[in-house]
Amino acid sequence: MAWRAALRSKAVIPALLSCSSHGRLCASPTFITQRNNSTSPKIKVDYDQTTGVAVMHMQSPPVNSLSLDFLTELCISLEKLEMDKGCRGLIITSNQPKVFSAGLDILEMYGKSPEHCGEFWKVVQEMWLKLYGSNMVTIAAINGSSPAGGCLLSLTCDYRIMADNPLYSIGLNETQLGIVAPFWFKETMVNTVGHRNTEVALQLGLLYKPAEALKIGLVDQLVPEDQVFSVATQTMTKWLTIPEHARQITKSMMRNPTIDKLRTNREADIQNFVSFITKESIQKSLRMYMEMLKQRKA
Ligand SMILES: CCCCC/C=C\CCCC/C=C/C(=O)SCCNC(=O)CCNC(=O)[C@H](O)C(C)(C)COP(=O)(O)OP(=O)(O)OC[C@H]1O[C@@H](n2cnc3c(N)ncnc32)[C@H](O)[C@@H]1OP(=O)(O)O
Repeated sequence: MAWRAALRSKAVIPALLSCSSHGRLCASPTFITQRNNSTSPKIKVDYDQTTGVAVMHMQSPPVNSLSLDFLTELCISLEKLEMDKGCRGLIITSNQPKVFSAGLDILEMYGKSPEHCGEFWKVVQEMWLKLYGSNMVTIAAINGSSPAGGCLLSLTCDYRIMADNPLYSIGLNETQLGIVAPFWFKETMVNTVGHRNTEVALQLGLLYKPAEALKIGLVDQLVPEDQVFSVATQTMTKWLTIPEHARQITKSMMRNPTIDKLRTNREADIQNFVSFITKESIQKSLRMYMEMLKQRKA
């Protein structure tokens, strides 16, 4: 398809892909294997025109990590759906077993140039701006673990349904990697679970089991694993009965103060991210975290 070719050539959404120079170079990776950049789609969108509901299946093995290519594809799909006035609802789910999304792709932040980090952060911002500000009803059908950026992705949605499986966890665990959730991650969480829950969760980098996540309101509903998608579909039908305009204005009223704060500070936020993430000490923390992930597997 034409848009996929454009995606590969990075000719689409130029605003996403341009970035100013930031001066410093990150340390080179010494041990991490770069995965092949697959050209197969990382997201499959099924859009049912009769119901006006689209389903976005994340299908980027092994763990749906949010890489630059993944996020660019996500943004393009979102833009297309948002522009289609017949599309009123979006369900986001995973086609990968046991994982909704492992969050931001650490390999996009480790051993990369400041220019690359800036380009990456811009598309992370874009994904958040598009989803948190979407006119569609958005539902996260969380059928696996969802740490950090994966949790953020689900927090941008209007409603979260999670598989009731104690093997799964969800939360903003950034501090455990030695990094800091930026203000708009933090505010999205505050807007969902309140100030005190967010403060504890973020300082400790807590990952919650589904039952705990439900208790603090990080997810809205737990259901047996095999019912996550059907319950999401039923919930969507209910949400779509509310008069569209009234619901959309209400959503904007709730979310715009946070959205506007990022919109007006995008470049500063990118500079902030780049100077933080390229620090030697932060690069070291990321390396140790990746090593820990590999050791845990061995
Ligand atoms: C002061 C102002 C500050 C301003 C801003 C500054 C800072 C920046 C903030 C950045 C915000 C960052 C957000 C993030 O999202 S960071 C990513 C955090 N993610 C995680 O911690 C999740 C790590 N992964 C896991 O816990 C597990 O992989 C799992 C998702 C629970 C799945 O477990 P399992 O099924 O057992 O899979 P494996 O652990 O074996 O993983 C398979 C392979 O995938 C690799 N992997 C996993 N996660 C990631 C990731 N996020 N990015 C890249 N790669 C990942 C893993 O290493 C395995 O690779 P291998 O097969 O090559 O060994």
